[in-house]
Amino acid sequence: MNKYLTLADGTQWSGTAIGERQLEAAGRVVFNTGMSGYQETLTDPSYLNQMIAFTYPLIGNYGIDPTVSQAPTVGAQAIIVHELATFTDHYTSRQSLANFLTTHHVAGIEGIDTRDLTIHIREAGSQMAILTNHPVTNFKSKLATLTSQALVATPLPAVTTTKQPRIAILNFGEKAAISAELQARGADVIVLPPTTSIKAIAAYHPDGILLSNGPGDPTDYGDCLATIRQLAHRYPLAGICLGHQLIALAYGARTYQLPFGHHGLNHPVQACVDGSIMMTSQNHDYAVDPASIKATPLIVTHTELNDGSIEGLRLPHQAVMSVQFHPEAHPGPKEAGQFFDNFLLTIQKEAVINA
Ligand SMILES: NC(=O)CC[C@H](N)C(=O)O
Repeated sequence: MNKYLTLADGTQWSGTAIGERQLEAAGRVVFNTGMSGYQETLTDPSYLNQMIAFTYPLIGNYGIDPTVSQAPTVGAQAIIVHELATFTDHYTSRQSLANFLTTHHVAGIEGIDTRDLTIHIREAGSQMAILTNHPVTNFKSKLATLTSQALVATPLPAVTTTKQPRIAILNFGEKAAISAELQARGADVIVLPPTTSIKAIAAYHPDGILLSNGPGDPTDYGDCLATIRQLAHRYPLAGICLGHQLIALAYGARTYQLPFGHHGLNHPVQACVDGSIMMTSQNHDYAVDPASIKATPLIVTHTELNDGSIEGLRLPHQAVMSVQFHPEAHPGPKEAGQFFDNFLLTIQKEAVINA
C-alpha cells in the first residue's frame, strides 16, 4: 500500500505504508539521529503529535522489550523510516516493531530516503506534515481533516511509603526513566498532575520537586509559572527539558524555537563550572534565549557545543537547578545521570540547613 508524506512547504516523498496502514496522520515532522532507542523515543510523551523521522536506515531489528517503554502509549503521530526491519533478534524482544505500531495505532511510512528528508528539514526548518494514502493537492484542507492527541491524564496517587527523600514529580509528559533514576538512588517518587495546587502538593510532604519533560511550546504553560515560583521558595526544585524551560520562564527568561530542534543521543554539552564535556540524550524544539538571561537571577550551568544553546541553569542562592538535556537517557548515554545525584545531595543539604 502506497503512502505519501507531504510537508507544509509542498515537498513530498512517497513510500510504503507501515504500522496501522490505513491510518492517515498530521504532525510536526522532526528527525531523530539516534542509532538505537526507537522504542523509548516513540513512547516519549514529549513527541506528542509529532512525526518522527529516524535517520538511522534500519529501524526495528532488535524488536520491542515491554520493560523499556517510557509511557504506556505512543505520543508520536507517525513513524518515518528508510527500512522497517522484518527480522527481529534480541533476547528481551517480545514483539516486532511492526506489531507494536499496529497495537498502538501508529501510522507510518517506509522506503523514504530519511537522510534526504533530514537535509531538507535542516535547510527548510521543521514544519507540519501530513501522511496520506493518496497524493495531496491541497495541504491545508487535508490537514484540517486530521486529528491530534491529548496527553493521558495523571491520577492523584495515594502515599504508600514513608521513605525519604520523597520527590514529587509534576508530570508534564514524564518519561518513566526519570522516576526510575530517582528510585534507584533510594528516593520515594510521587507523580502528580502538572496543575496540582501548592496545597495538594504540600499534603504529600515532599522533600523536593521535579518538573518533568513534556511536549509543545513552553510558553503555552503560562498558567503554571506562578506555582513554580512558589514551589521554588518552599522546596528544592529541579527541572528536565520542558521543566527546565518552565523554570527559566518563571524567573523572567524567554524561550525561542530552534530551526529543527535537538533530537538525538550524541549531543555534546559542556559544564560551565569546570569545562567538562559529556555526551547527552536530547529531545527538544525550544531553548532558553541566552540574551534574556542577564535580566534574571539565573546562572547558565551548561551549554551545547554544537550551537552554543543553553543546556542548564541554576539559581545562585536557592536550591533550583535545571537541564535541557535528558539525564535519565532512555535512550542514549547515561553520562549525565550525575544531575540526579546533585539534586538529591542538594535536598540533603537543604534538610540540614532547615532542620
Ligand atoms: N522533551 C521535552 O521536554 C521537550 C520540551 C519542549 N516541548 C521542546 O520541544 O523544547
